[in-house]
Amino acid sequence: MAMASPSSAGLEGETERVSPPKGAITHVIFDFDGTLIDTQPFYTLVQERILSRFGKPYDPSIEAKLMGKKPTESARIFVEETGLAGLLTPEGFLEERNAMLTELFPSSQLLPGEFSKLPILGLLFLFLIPLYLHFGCLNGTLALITGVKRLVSHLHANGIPMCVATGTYKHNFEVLTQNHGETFAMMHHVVLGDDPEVKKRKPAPDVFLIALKRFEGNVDPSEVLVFEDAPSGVAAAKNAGMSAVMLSDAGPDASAYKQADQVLSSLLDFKPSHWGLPPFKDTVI
Ligand SMILES: O=P(O)(O)OC[C@H](O)CO
Ligand SMILES: [Mg+2]
Repeated sequence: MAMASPSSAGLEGETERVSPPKGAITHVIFDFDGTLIDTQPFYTLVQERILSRFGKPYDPSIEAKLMGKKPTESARIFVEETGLAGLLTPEGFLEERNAMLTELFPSSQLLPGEFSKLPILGLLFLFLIPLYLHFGCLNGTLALITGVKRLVSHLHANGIPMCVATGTYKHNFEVLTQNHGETFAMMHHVVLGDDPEVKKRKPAPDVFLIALKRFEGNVDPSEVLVFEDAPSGVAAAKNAGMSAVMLSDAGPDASAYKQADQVLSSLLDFKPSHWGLPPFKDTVI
């Protein structure tokens, strides 16, 4: 598929337009970390703290080297690359990092900053609500909640089965979602990184194919739309024969853009009707 560069976006925040697929999308699979919830700020904070304890500087370029790796492998790379070798073992680093993350994870927020608009909402209300009431110029209700919460609620209300397919392990998933029970209760199921059936991590298709199998009935991969933030996740979805929307504002490598069917800077730019899904009935302000 021909790719448009981010700078030639047709719509704001969208790097490529798609035509609705021939076979309608009937099921949706969400990646978790970086798509529904973002743990990267927590990892950055914790790793900065550990390094500063040893008087070492934090270089953000380390994060790309850790992406998609198993915890034990990423700990080994981190200790070696940051000069902690001899001061802290990979196991010691993991233990310290996990303890700090467990403290921070319950404060996770759904993406993309579901309440990011709140500071300006008051001002907008002053102008928009009287207009709305007077002219009835907006079709339907106003969406105060955006992003993940809006999309998941919308698909659930329209009977589109959804699930989560993630490399995140059970313990972390439970801590990260403990304050988002309502949203995750709308998922038909969740396939976790330490699920015994998942033999190979993304970019292998395993986690998506197992997620597919756990939906009711016989669902064809071509009927599934996957939301992913990582190049390896997009590759996994394509390897599973599914369509993939990549959520990325960080400009990852070009190969990831080539594989994704659509690249959006966030879920705020997602239009269900592009994929033959029921359109939103509310209007985001
Ligand atoms: O992006 P996810 O949901 O597959 O999660 C990846 C994990 O955070 C990394 O192990
Ligand atoms: Mg992810």
